[in-house]
Amino acid sequence: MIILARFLKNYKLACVGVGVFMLVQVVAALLIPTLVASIVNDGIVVGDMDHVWTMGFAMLGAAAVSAAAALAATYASSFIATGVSLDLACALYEKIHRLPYLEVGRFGVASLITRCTSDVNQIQQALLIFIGMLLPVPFMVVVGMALMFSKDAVLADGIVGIMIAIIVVFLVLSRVVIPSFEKLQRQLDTMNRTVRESVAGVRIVRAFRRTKWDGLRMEGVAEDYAATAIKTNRIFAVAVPFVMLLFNVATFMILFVGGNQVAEGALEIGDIMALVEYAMLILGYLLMGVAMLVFIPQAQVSARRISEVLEGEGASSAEGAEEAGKAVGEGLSRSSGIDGKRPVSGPAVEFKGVGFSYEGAEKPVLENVSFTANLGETTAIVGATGSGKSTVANLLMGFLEAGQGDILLFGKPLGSYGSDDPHERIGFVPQKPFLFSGTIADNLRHGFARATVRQMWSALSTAQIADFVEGLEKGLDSPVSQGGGNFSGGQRQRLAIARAVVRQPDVLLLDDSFSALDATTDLALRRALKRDATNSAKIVIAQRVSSIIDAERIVVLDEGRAVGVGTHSELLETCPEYRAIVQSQEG
Ligand SMILES: Nc1ncnc2c1ncn2[C@@H]1O[C@H](COP(=O)(O)OP(=O)(O)OP(=O)(O)O)[C@@H](O)[C@H]1O
Repeated sequence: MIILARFLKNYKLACVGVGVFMLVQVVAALLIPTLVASIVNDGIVVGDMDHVWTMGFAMLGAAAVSAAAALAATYASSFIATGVSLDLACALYEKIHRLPYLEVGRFGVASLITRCTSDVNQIQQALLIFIGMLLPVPFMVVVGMALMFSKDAVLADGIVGIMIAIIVVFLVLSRVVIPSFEKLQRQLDTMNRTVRESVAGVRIVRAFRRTKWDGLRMEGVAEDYAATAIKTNRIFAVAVPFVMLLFNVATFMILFVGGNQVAEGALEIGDIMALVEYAMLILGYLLMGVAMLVFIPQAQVSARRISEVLEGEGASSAEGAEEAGKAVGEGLSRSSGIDGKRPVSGPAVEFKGVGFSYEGAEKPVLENVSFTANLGETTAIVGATGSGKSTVANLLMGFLEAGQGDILLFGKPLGSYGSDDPHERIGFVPQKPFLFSGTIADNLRHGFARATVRQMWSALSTAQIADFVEGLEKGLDSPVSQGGGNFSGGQRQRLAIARAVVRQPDVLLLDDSFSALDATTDLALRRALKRDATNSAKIVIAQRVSSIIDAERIVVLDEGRAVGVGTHSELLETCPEYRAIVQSQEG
């Protein structure tokens, strides 16, 4: 909940406004029964119609003031609740973009989505409840009880007793309900993950005729959620009538005890009416308040889940926003480089004795890996599946942090770049080429925000996909569906390559990006990259030797170790592991 205080700081004035409006609303609402008592006691009973009229108009005024104050308080509370939840959602969104690669895996995508949506929504609802229904309770109880005590101390004591009973009921209730709410939120995560998997893996499910299994799995998850929700609601089903009974006991007590006092002449008839109204207002507000109190722990759970992300590892949200804005707005360094000068030759990337282990893994994924990728050259990384090739790419991209050794980008350790984002100099094509929904042009602009149409066509041409895009009815404005699902694997790979090429990066990092291409396209693409990305250092991770045969330098990875570095012909002579790979692909 501390996290909320941080975000509420921006709404100080609105918070003060809400407090003032609430107080006015409560005082005006409590004035009405006082005026009613006066109408009855000093008007109707003694036949003074002038007093009845005067007090009647005063009642109207009090009702109008109470309504206006309630309206203003609701407006201000909605402003605060929606504002804070928007700020929270933005901060979460920015932070998720800065989260270390492994942290994203630790939270899980489904859980991060629930935290950005359902949890933020819980906070919004809780703020509305807190401001609208809990905040007026102390005002109402203090002012209302003062008025009650001024009329009849015995009856006021009785109402205090009923108030205590209501609070005790809800305190007991919350002990049972809070764990249920925590469970519900966890089950929502599971449901989210299951739906995601079901939808994403729909083709696999159909292909393996597992529709029934998938349906049963979904049903199981939904049933678990429903069972917890029903159990929670059952508790409320018992508690609410019990509290209503206490409510009616209060009315009975005032009418019975108050009636006797009227008969004895100790109380006036109008005072009974006022006392009943006060009691109903006080208990009504209290009931509403404590009933809503049980929803606050649910928000506490959500606040904790949000804090885990916001206060976890990674750059702060503000820093993140700044970085993200800079990268998108400025369209990346392109030909200027971080220092304003663009080198044309020499080492771009250096791995010096780099080692890395995934958390909990028995042995390191990379051990003492050293190689250099020069500008204007192609450096290839080959190796069997699982040999650590993508880990090299993830380390260079800063998604993972090396355990041992140094990774230098243009002579500077990656870690020392600070706010000079090293990503600005690298054009990355991931192993799974992810495209965003929008248009082809939108996706290319993810690579370089200010890319001109000519630059986009040029990048598409380098990536060997210009002819295909030209053939589409809307060309660059052709739609791309979520994840690029309306394109083939090879088309997605080439569009992802074009997105990286369009920024004319100093380092072009291609992680197994030719795997879905036929041999002719593979060759044409390699030639085009050599021609169009002349000055870049091209780092090509590949399984197929044919894709890297003409690289200036080939690094052979075997179980995380660089067992050979050289050209194709050199490695054929000196590196048995490389020879084995080549032979396996020839055969
Ligand atoms: N997030 C992770 N957590 C734990 N271990 C991982 C993780 N990612 C990869 N690994 C392990 O690290 C090793 C190297 O993985 P990596 O993806 O770098 O291999 P690769 O050479 O790129 O494989 P491929 O050619 O199949 O893509 C594998 O044994 C893999 O199981």
